[in-house]
Amino acid sequence: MTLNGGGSGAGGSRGGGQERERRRGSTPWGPAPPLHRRSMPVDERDLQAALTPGALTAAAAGTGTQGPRLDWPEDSEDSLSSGGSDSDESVYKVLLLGAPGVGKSALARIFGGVEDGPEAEAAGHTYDRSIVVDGEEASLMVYDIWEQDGGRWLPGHCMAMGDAYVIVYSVTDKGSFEKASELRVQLRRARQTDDVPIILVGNKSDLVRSREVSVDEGRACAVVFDCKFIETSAALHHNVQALFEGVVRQIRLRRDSKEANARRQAGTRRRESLGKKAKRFLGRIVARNSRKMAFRAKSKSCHDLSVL
Ligand SMILES: Nc1nc2c(ncn2[C@@H]2O[C@H](COP(=O)(O)OP(=O)(O)OP(=O)(O)O)[C@@H](O)[C@H]2O)c(=O)[nH]1
Repeated sequence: MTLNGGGSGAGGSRGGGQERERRRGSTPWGPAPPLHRRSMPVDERDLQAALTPGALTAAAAGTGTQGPRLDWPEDSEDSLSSGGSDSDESVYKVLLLGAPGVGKSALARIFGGVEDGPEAEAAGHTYDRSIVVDGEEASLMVYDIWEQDGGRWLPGHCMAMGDAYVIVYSVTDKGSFEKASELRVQLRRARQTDDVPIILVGNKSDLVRSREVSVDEGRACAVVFDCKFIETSAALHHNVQALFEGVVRQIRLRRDSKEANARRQAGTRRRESLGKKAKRFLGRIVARNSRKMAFRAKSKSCHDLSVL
C-alpha cells in the first residue's frame, strides 16, 4: 500500500512499515491539506449509502461528512482560477479497479492527500475531496474497495455504483494489463446502457527497465475498449492530478452532452419536418460508413482526457 523504492513489479510487496520509510518521489501537490474523508474504513453502511440514490449528494450538501474544498497546489492553473464558488453540489463516485498490487491504493492516497504511515493505515478505502477543474468545483468520492477485505465487496456492487471508473494496470506486469481488459469487458456488461467514463491507467511508469507494456499497447487497448488512457507514476506523483481532473472532465462532458441531446430531442420532436427526418436518416448511414475514420480519430484523442 506504500510506495516502494522502485524495482518492484505489479505484484510487488505491499505496505510494510519499513517500506513506508522508503517512500520515494517528491510531493508536487504540496503539504497534505486538511482532509475531509468520510467514515473510514468502509463498512457495509458506506456501501449501502453509496448505493442509495442521492445519499452522497446529501452528504455533499452538508450533513457533516464533507469538509471544506481543497484546491490543487499553487502552480495549478485550475487552483489559480478557483474563483468558482458556484459549485456543483453533487458528489461523483469514482471506483478504482485493477489487479492486486498495481498501485490503486497509492493513487487513491495521493488523491486523498494521505501521507504514508499510521494515517494511511487508518485511512481505510474511501477518500473524498473537492477539486477545482476548469474554474468549477467538483466533489469526488474515490473508492479503493476493489477486492478489498478478502473480496467482501461484490464486484457487481462495485460495477453498479460508479459515476466513473479508473481501471489500473501496472506497466511492469502484462498479466495486470490483461486483467484490465477483462475488467473493461465486465464493466461494459454491467453498465450496458450507461455511458460512464472509463479511464485506463498504466501505473508505475517510473519503472522503465521492468516495463512489460508499452505506451502504444496501452493506447491501442483504450481505443479498442472505447475508454480514455493515461500513464501515471504514483511513486513520482506523475500525472495523478491530470488523471483525477480528467475524470471530472469526462463526467462533465457526458453530463453536458446528455443534457444537450435531451434539449435537442425535445425541440426536434416538436418541430421536425419530414425533410429533416430524411436528412437525419441519411446522416446515420454516413456515420456508419465513417466508422474507420472515427476509429482513427479516437486513437488520436484517447489520451486527451478533456474531450469525449
Ligand atoms: N515504483 C512504483 N511503485 C509503485 C507505484 N504505485 C504503487 N507502487 C508500489 O506497488 C505496491 C502495490 O501498491 P498498492 O497501492 O498497494 O497497490 P493496490 O493496487 O492497491 O494493491 P491491492 O491493495 O492488493 O489491490 C506498493 O509497494 C507500492 O509502493 C508506482 O507508480 N511506482
